[in-house]
Amino acid sequence: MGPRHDMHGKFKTYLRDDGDDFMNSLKILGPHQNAEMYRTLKNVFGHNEFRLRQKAAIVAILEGFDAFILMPTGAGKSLCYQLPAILSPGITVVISPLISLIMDQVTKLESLKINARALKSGGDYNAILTELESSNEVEIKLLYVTPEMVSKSGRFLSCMKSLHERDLLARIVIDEAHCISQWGHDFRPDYARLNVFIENFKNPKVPVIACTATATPTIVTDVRSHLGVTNSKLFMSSFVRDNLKYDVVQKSAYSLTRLIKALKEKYNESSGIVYCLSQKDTETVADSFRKEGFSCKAYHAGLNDKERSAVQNDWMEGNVSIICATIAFGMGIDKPDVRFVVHHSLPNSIEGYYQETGRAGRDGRPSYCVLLYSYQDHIRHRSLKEANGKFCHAELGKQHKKSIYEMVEYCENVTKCRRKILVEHFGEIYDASACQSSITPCSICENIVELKKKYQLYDITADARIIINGIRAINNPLISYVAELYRGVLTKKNQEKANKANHINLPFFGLGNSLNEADAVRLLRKLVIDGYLDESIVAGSHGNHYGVISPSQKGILFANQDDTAGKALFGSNLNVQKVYIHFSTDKRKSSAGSASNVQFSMTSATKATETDALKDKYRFKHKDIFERCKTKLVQFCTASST
Ligand SMILES: Nc1ncnc2c1ncn2[C@@H]1O[C@H](COP(=O)(O)OP(=O)(O)OP(=O)(O)O)[C@@H](O)[C@H]1O
Repeated sequence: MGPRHDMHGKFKTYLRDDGDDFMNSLKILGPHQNAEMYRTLKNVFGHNEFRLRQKAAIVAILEGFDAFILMPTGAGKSLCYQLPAILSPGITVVISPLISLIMDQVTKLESLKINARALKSGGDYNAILTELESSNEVEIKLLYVTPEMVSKSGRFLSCMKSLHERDLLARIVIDEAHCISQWGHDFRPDYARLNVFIENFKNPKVPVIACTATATPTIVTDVRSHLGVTNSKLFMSSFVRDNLKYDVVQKSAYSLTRLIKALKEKYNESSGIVYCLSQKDTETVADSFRKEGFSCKAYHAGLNDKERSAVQNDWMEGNVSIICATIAFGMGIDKPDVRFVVHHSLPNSIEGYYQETGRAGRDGRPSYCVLLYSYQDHIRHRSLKEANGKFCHAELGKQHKKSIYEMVEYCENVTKCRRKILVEHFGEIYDASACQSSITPCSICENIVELKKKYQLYDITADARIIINGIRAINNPLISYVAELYRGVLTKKNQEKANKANHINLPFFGLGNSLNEADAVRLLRKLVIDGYLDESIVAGSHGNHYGVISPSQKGILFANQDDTAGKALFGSNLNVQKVYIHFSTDKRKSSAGSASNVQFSMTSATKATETDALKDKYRFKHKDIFERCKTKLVQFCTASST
């Protein structure tokens, strides 16, 4: 296949990738340094060629620029700062989040005969700092340190200042730089203090290199501005992980057992990671895997350091094939042959999910990423965070909620390529046909022909309005109760309640009588995800939590918009946002009891095309661009007709 000429693979964000400016290494570095760069790649690191964007990043770093390296897990970010560290005079300080991660890196570098050290309390801490302070011939090329050490150790800071004064501090690298941003999924307070540390090295300026595998454009901007490197050169490589198959399975009483049996059949002794929400879950899920004959251990914060590293080592060395862990596990894990990553519970953001699934298939071989989904899991997440009032300001709380609902939307989706959703979250444009024709299509693309037959898109705006207005008359209802009212099909208990409260006379009662339960529930969840309904978390009497819905400000405005004038003029009003949803076209029991094709006897839902929905989405999401295009088109049409 020849090169593509469309937008596939490009980044649609306001961020600019600077890679192309630094690809001509011979011209920029000159023949001597260019040859030295390639020699080091081969002779020291043992690689024959650079991976995409590695060379450009290295050239920019060698040229003394600040750099931001945004590449997916396993893409080879470390080389981007390690190779320049070897070729530059002085020492490169690398701030990395975990001692275990640091030790892995140092061991690897030592095996390549590179002089790298880890600065940790005890051990040779004093000896290393004394050596750096006293000698003008610094032999250590890379010094790894945790952010806690940076913010707490006065001795470390004075040593760094001394190196700086003697022109021996080559660069400061911040690994996992997304931890700086409060908007990210992995914010760490010690990371947020790194800007104070960096302030010390502004005159002359020491270049700063930020590396991460998971940052949305907002987070990149936030990290750059926090570190004072807004003009750092940006190097992004594709977020597409071709060899990973993404799947979502509805969680039910038997889904875990079924999944374990399927994994056993397909992967048997292969390595896998199972992410769980709580320590207790890691233990019970590990038990379930063991019952099916897998060797499996739990990993969580309840184990002491020694126990945790023993579990990790057993898994790394293949003595144990599966590790059931909380999300605390995995940062910096470089195990190439992880064949599957299971999420036993909903991750709390797309970034987190992308990073965790990214630990599968680092060797490039096909690997499986499956998420056991239950809508209720997002209530667990929200109740854990919100009940403790963990957010220092309201905006962060909102961001957390938004991230969870993005994840819920990913799982509720029934027709859109999963890989496309993940990749486009990071601003990269992706054509789903690439997933459909790949050897590991996602579970949507794999079944796209059947799904296109199974689901039809509807414009459900009119019903949505009636529902939203109707809910105002109900005190804190559950989604399931409103869905029953909408279908006009009530359980015995709810029938009594609805009769008593006169909910059977609400205008939306029975409007959705031709829908099945799943579609009606999905519609209400969509109204929550899209922000027309608010869902509040309420504590039940047995320590459980559940969500109750009410119209949001946005919902009330939407429900009461008057579009009659627009309709009379144009057939539809361009300024009124619409609600679209896919309903299944399966034959089902109608409320009258006979099987029938989906027929909207009462609702005013109308069939829509994907183009309608897309046009509408962009009309509201990028209003300015849409208006400009419309004006240009009208001008063009007017000009060509005169
Ligand atoms: N140019 C290259 N050619 C071949 N292998 C490479 C190249 N660059 C890096 N690698 C290998 O790729 C693997 C992943 O590299 P690295 O650990 O730097 O990834 P990373 O982007 O830092 O991932 P993470 O986000 O998980 O930390 C390593 O085993 C490394 O040796």
